[in-house]
Amino acid sequence: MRASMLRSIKSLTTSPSSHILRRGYASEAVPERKVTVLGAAGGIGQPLSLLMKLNPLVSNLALYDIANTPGVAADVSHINTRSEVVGYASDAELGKALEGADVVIIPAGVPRKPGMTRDDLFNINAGIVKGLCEAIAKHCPNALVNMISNPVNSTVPIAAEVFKKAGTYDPKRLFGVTTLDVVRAKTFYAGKAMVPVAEVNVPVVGGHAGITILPLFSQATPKANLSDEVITALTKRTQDGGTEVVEAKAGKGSATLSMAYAGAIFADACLKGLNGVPDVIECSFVQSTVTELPFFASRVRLGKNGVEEVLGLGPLSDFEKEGLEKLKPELKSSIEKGIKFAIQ
Ligand SMILES: NC(=O)C1=CN([C@@H]2O[C@H](COP(=O)(O)OP(=O)(O)OC[C@H]3O[C@@H](n4cnc5c(N)ncnc54)[C@H](O)[C@@H]3O)[C@@H](O)[C@H]2O)C=CC1
Ligand SMILES: O=C([O-])CC(=O)C(=O)O
Repeated sequence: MRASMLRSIKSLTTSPSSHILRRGYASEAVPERKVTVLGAAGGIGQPLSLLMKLNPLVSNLALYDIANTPGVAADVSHINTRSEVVGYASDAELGKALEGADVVIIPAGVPRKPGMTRDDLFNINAGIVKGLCEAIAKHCPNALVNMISNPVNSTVPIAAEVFKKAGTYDPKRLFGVTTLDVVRAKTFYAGKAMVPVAEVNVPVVGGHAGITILPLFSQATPKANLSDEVITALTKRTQDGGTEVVEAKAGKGSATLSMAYAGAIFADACLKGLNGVPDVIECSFVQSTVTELPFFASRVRLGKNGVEEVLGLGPLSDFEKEGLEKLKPELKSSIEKGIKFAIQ
């Protein structure tokens, strides 16, 4: 969580007059914002719900899952921060969970086990995401949708097709969450460049699976003089970051805690954009004309309507240019697979 967010949280929760601050904060400075988490009782959903409960920009937090929601909602609801928490536990309650949502975060679906690719999750997760997006189109068609469920390279195109079919598609409001790739690239770069990690910025473009994840270390700041070998190794580690965690968890799932952190950063950026904070920029997998592919992750400026501007790639090194051409066939086929599934 960023320092400013932590400072706000600290002032809300530890000041002796925190109730006064909270009232003033809610009514004067910050608009009401409802955030809904779909899959809230899962490995990502639980810590993500916690982090959203700590976010002072949230006034209503709706936690939906098909299993174990009441316990998670009761637990999170006792935290003395601004938002009201309500849990929704069954299909019949999904509409209420979504009604009035400004941001919907979707970490619903199965995670990988060792030996699987993200695409191996398609058969189960495509159907889950389709159903949830149909409900979003019906109950909160204007919400910003943060898609975490894998394979993101296909689930985002699925969501787009579902929204098109319902007549609610607005490309400015649909985001594949690739923030974890950026979080990893920053961490790994800081370790090699020997610079303070909090100061590091690295754009990560392309998609969210294997070689489709393309960190642009040539644009990393603070600048460092890293050898080609180190850049190659950093790129590979970023691309394989998810697999590194899947293998370490040895059958007990994939990244949950670092993903919850990344999801909270991205949702916070969406809320800031909605609230009119200027110059909010994050990488995300969105509808795009940056390349010939219909969806592509790059830096995106967030605003009151979601995507305000999809930023270009900037100057690439020869290594990155090569990586960009290599990733296109795989990313294209994952996008097409999603579209085909949704329109059948
Ligand atoms: N975009 C990214 O960078 C990342 C994406 N992921 C993906 O996030 C997804 C979730 O991962 P975990 O939380 O570890 O899995 P998990 O299995 O721990 O939790 C998933 C939750 O979704 C719920 N769920 C299933 N069907 C549902 C439905 N129709 N409606 C509402 N909830 C439903 C389950 O009950 C469960 O609580 C996976 O697809 C995983 O691959 C994971 C890490 C990073
Ligand atoms: O690797 C996985 O299956 C989960 C994921 O997307 C990540 O950790 O980046």
